[in-house]
Amino acid sequence: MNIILLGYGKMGQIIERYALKRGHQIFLVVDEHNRPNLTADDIRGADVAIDFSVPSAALDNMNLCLEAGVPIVVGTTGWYDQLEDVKAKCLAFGGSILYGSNFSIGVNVFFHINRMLAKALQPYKQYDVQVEEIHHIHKLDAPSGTAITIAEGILESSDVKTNWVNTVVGEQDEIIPKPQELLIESHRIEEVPGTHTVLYSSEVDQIEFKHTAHSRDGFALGAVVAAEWLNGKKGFYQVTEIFDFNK
Ligand SMILES: NC(=O)C1=CN([C@@H]2O[C@H](COP(=O)(O)OP(=O)(O)OC[C@H]3O[C@@H](n4cnc5c(N)ncnc54)[C@H](OP(=O)(O)O)[C@@H]3O)[C@@H](O)[C@H]2O)C=CC1
Ligand SMILES: O=C(O)C1=N[C@H](C(=O)O)C[C@H](O)C1
Repeated sequence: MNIILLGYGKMGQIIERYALKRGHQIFLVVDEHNRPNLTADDIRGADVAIDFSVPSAALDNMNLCLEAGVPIVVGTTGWYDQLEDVKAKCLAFGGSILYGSNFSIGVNVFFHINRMLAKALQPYKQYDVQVEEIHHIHKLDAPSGTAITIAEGILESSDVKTNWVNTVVGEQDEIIPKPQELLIESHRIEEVPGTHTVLYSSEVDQIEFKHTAHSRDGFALGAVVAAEWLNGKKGFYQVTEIFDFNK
């Protein structure tokens, strides 16, 4: 496939490596510098775009790809409050968008088990639940997209928690969540690639369910596999749809 890389930072560069390894070509690399002059004509003819840019650019990048008829895989997080609008636009245009807060196999298995765990513990009100995420200090959004997906998986089967709230430790006053609020605690530490933990605590014990990324390679390979999966499809998809264990 001919691939456009929208964003050529930490992720874009690793994605390039995996794309070439899997026999694809890089059609165009876009970063903050050449993005302002980019038009739909410049990207027509590519098979797919892969966006790992910045939250403020993701929407414009998706719009450009819809206009040009280029399918797009979106790994960028921090725009999910616009999800329904983007979905409607994608379907109206007859375009192809696949998005995901996390493309690694490990985290997608984690999402699956997280929902099962939440269901299993639902009758046992003595457990309170909390989500923690740790990322590098350069991260622009909080909470992480992955933590939001985890929180949504818990909220699906909880009849106690109604919504999530977020606190970034060290950056703001500590939040004491109300009983119906699911706390997502964010930590920004050095160069941590991404660690997510779900904690269920009762008076007598604690269950910890944790995923630690050792590098960004799992995210990058997953994004290329997602682009291969999207090839030839029309519609609005989530990365979860790629995995058989979700069927
Ligand atoms: N879904 C997943 O599995 C994962 C998602 N992510 C998400 O991916 C995103 C990128 O992460 P990361 O690579 O670490 O970030 P970086 O900051 O390392 O890279 C961001 C890149 O985007 C470029 N950029 C800025 N503005 C634009 C624009 N308007 N159009 C295109 N590119 C632009 C920057 O250009 P310049 O260098 O010129 O400023 C830079 O190359 C984040 O939102 C992160 O949360 C990260 C890992 C995994
Ligand atoms: O910004 C990052 O680095 C990451 N972002 C994604 C997120 O917001 O969940 C995925 C991964 O945890 C790394």
